[in-house]
Amino acid sequence: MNVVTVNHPLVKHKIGLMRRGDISTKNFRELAAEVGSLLTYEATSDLATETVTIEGWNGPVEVEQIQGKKITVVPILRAGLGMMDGVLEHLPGARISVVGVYRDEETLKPVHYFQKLASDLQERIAIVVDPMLATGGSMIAAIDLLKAKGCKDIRALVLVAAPEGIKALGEAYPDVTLYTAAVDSHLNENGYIIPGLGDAGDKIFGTK
Ligand SMILES: O=P(O)(O)OC[C@H]1O[C@H](OP(=O)(O)OP(=O)(O)O)[C@H](O)[C@@H]1O
Ligand SMILES: O=c1cc[nH]c(=O)[nH]1
Ligand SMILES: [Mg+2]
Repeated sequence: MNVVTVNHPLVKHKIGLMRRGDISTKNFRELAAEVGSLLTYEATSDLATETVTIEGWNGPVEVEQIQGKKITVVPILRAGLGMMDGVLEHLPGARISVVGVYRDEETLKPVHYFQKLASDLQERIAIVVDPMLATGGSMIAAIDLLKAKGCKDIRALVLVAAPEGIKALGEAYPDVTLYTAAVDSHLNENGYIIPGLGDAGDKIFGTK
């Protein structure tokens, strides 16, 4: 699997801010969207463009536009919603495919509870967003659904990835590209990423 760690100074700085133990809900939420925006910039850097002629201020002019534009953004509920505003800044017309998956606290296995997917997934690029790739189970469960609908170009965007999750996702779906702001050390005995961000869903939604 292709793993792109986005090492831009803005990304590193913002992830550093997110690691503060005393961060407020407001700041965590804002930063999740901002890093989501920066990851999207990177994850769309290979989109094909085509040259078209438009009517400019001084007559016809050749400009480039993105070819096709068939994209679906796939937030994994809940925490993936926290990155959505940033992702949609760059892809305002993208279709949204919502997938609900939570991780069982005891078994750490993903539990799928909701899906509402865009049409024509076999023709769309899917950008799956979730702040945390821990064991990888939730991301794999979401991609299982997209693959079952024939989706061929899948990009996963996460804020923090654990080596364990990268390995699992790469074994399940070697053709997926993972964009992450950080690759952390390991998972603890409760399946939390160390040093990580803590429980991203709770921090974004202000729950505990
Ligand atoms: O890689 P995994 O081991 O599957 O863990 C990562 C998942 O855990 C978190 O969701 P959580 O289950 O806390 O649900 P929430 O977003 O509703 O809080 C996170 O947002 C990922 O979806
Ligand atoms: O570290 C982790 C692991 C799973 N889910 C989270 O929100 N954080
Ligand atoms: Mg959570």
